[in-house]
This record gives sequence, structure tokens and C-alpha cells, in this order.
Amino acid sequence: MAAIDIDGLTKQFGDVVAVDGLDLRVEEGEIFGFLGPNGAGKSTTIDILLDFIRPTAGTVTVLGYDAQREGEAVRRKTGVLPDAYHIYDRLTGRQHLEFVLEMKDADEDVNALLERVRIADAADRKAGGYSKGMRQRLVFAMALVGDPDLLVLDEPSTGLDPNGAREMREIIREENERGTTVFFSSHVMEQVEAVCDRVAIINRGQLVAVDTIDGLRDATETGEVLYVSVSELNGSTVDRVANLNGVGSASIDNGRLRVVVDDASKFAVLQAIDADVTSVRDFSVVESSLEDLFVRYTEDEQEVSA
Ligand SMILES: Nc1ncnc2c1ncn2[C@@H]1O[C@H](COP(=O)(O)OP(=O)(O)OP(=O)(O)O)[C@@H](O)[C@H]1O
Repeated sequence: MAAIDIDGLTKQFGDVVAVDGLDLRVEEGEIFGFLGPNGAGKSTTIDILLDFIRPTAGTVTVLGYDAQREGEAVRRKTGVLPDAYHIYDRLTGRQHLEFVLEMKDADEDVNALLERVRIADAADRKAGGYSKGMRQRLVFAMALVGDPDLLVLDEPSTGLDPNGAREMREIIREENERGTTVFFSSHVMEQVEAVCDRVAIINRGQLVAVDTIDGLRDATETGEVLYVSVSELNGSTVDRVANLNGVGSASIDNGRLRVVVDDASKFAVLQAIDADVTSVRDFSVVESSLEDLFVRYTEDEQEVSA
């Protein structure tokens, strides 16, 4: 069974088409990244998954339930970490969880929940004194109440420092290892790259790519960047390298040649530089980051809208 099955989903707000014929399937047990620039339609899609808003067309099934007709069942089995949340400064972490347990009629152990998000030692402190990361982890613990089969995380690393972001990734992984499917919406590429099994990239409400990170890299021709130290580096070197077979572009970067390899092996390009242009002293290869891929998949549309 798919954890999430989105079929022909469209949502219009007046003239604005926020989601435009989206098809997407997330398998059970995946950590799935849902990526897109601002305004791409991520929040709208999530709101439809949870039946907070109704689609204009299409169907959505979550954990086997129809999101529209069985929205309550979906929400019962789904934990949500929204991008905006409210914490009561004068209540302790423990009190927050006790409140949610009561609301959901659950009887889980508060300490164990707080331990899963690593704030058990702050359980009896007022949340007003928590750091941003701790506040977010408290909301995460609240989302874990009721042992959800699906976690929907909307921008879970925004505003966290690198340590906080890493810790959040570890917590996400641990929850996934317990069997929970994670649907992770973000425009923080590093987070997604480090933790997700597969990612979908959406832009202007449409799916532009869905694959593993490696698969996305393979699918784009300009997969790799070479940094090459050469004996002679000037404008003419750059022009000649840029005209070599398989080279997408060339430039000077920190005293080295930066060469984007398009559709040839990087070694063939290195050999050609060495044989035809100038001798190669040293080189390094940089795999394109998800950030590069993301820009490549979405930049044309953004230029149009700029
Ligand atoms: N209630 C609404 N009324 C009118 N337009 C809306 C409404 N909600 C969203 N939109 C529009 O729909 C489009 C998609 O918005 P959405 O919030 O889903 O994008 P997003 O990918 O979540 O963006 P962000 O990363 O900025 O949160 C945008 O053009 C937005 O302005």
C-alpha cells in the first residue's frame, strides 16, 4: 500500500492555480522529500492531504483513506509538524504533552516521548525558556502522540543552527526506523539530501522531477563540476576549454579553471584540456549538490516569473 497516493490533484484559488494536475506516490516506510521554491504549492498539497482544504479536482489517498471522505481517520494516523506552531510560554514541556495526550485520549509515557526528541531533561522547565530547536522538538513530540504511521513535516529545519538541524535529521531517521513514513517538505536542500530516500521537486504546482538523489543527478547531464589547476590560466584558456567537446561552460574560480562537464566523461575532458589547451597540474571533482539540481529544474520558470 502507498502511504500517500495523489492522483491528478488540482487546486485553484480564484485565478491562481496553486496545484496543477499533480500525480505523486509515496511508499510506506520512505523518507520522502517534497521540494519546491516559494509558492510552488507545497503547503497547499499538505493542506489537502490533511483535508484542511478541498481540491478543485483529483483524489488523494493517505494511508489507505480517502483524504476528503475520511479526513478524520487520516488525521488520527498522521502526526503533523506545521511550519508555524504555537507554544505556550508559561507551560512546561510536560504540560504541553499532557494536554495533547488528553485531547487524543492517549496514554503514552510523557518522558519517553520527550526522550525521543531529546528534551526529557527539560521536561519540567517552562517552554518560554526553550531555544528555537527545543521548541520545535517539543512540537515534534506532540506530533508523535498516538503513534502515527505518517509524519508530515513542513520545513522542519527552518531557523535551526547546523547542530539543531543535524539533531532534527537524526530524530527523523529514528522515527523512520520505527516504521513511520516521513513526508518532509522543505526548500533547505541540505536537509533533504542528507535524510531523504526519494525527493519530488514541484514548481508552479506541477511535478518536475521525482527520483532518488542519485537518480536525479544521473538524469541531469551537467552532473559534475571539475576544478582544474593548469599551467596557464587566462581568458583565452577559458574560451578554448569552453569550446571543447562535452564542456558546458568554463570560468576562472579562485585561480583554477571551473569546468561544467555536460555530456562527456570528465576524464575525456581533462585529457582534452591537457592535450589541446594547457597542461593539467591537478584537479578535483565536485558532484552537483541537490541545490544545483533544484536550481536547474526550477530556474527557467523562475526567470519567467521574475
Ligand atoms: N488561500 C489562498 N488564496 C489564494 N492564493 C493562495 C492561497 N493559498 C496559497 N495560494 C497561492 O497558491 C500558490 C501556492 O502556494 P503554497 O503556499 O502552496 O506554496 P508553497 O510551496 O507552500 O510555498 P512556501 O514555500 O512559500 O510556503 C501561491 O501562488 C500562493 O500565493
